[in-house]
Amino acid sequence: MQRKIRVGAVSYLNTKPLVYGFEHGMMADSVDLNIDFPSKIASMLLEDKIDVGLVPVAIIPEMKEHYIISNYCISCDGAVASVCLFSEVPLDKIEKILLDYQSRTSVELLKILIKESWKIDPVIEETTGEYRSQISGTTAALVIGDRALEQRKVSPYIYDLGLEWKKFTGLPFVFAAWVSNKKLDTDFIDSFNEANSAGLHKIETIVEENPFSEFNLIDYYTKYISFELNDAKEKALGLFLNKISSGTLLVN
Ligand SMILES: C=C(O[C@@H]1C=C(C(=O)O)C=C[C@H]1O)C(=O)O
Repeated sequence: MQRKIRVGAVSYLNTKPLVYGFEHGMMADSVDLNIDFPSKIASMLLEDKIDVGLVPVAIIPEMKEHYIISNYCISCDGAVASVCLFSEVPLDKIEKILLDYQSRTSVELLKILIKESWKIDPVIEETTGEYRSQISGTTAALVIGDRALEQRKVSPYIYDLGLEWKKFTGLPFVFAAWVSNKKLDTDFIDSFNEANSAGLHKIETIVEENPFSEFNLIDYYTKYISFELNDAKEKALGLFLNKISSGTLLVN
């Protein structure tokens, strides 16, 4: 028997529609599903601990070999709600920004916006564990995922990175895509896409199965997060990858 394909997916609520099929028995004989936060899934794909992952697109330039295997992704066209810079002061008063250790893509997106759009010059600091309690005074922080939906209730200034990118480029934005580090069989890919789409017709069930009081999940899945990888999103992805791999950030 062929071994199972090792699949990694993000543990946040935004991924639930895409993994619904797998979590409800689809491809159980051919897929071994691992769930973790995005930067962890990214390392797993880079270290070949998984064969395919819903990974932060920012790691694509680091991969020796990569294939975007699916028409589904985690993206937005305008505000995304769950990727934001949170602050107690407005942008021009921010002196330090803490990055989110769980993110790879949004960290790079934030750096682009800081340099090319907002033109501010804060100190940037990495984090490794809980850091949201340090958002105070002129110290702001990038927070992604479910924790960002919670933080919306706490911080007075919220800069939504999906919206800021749209204002800057006029384009949608792709945060994560299904990427494999080796060629996978087309039959597998077809079934994989089918399993991905299963949950997209089950949004109300998914919301019922995942009670969350901090944000309206129907709105989140239908007005903020978008799941289809279309031409405009591919164009946006190309522009983003070009910006992070061409060194423009260093030159400007
Ligand atoms: C929209 C989001 O996109 C996520 C952001 C990622 C990143 O910044 O590396 C990776 C995966 C996505 O799930 C979110 O989690 O809120």
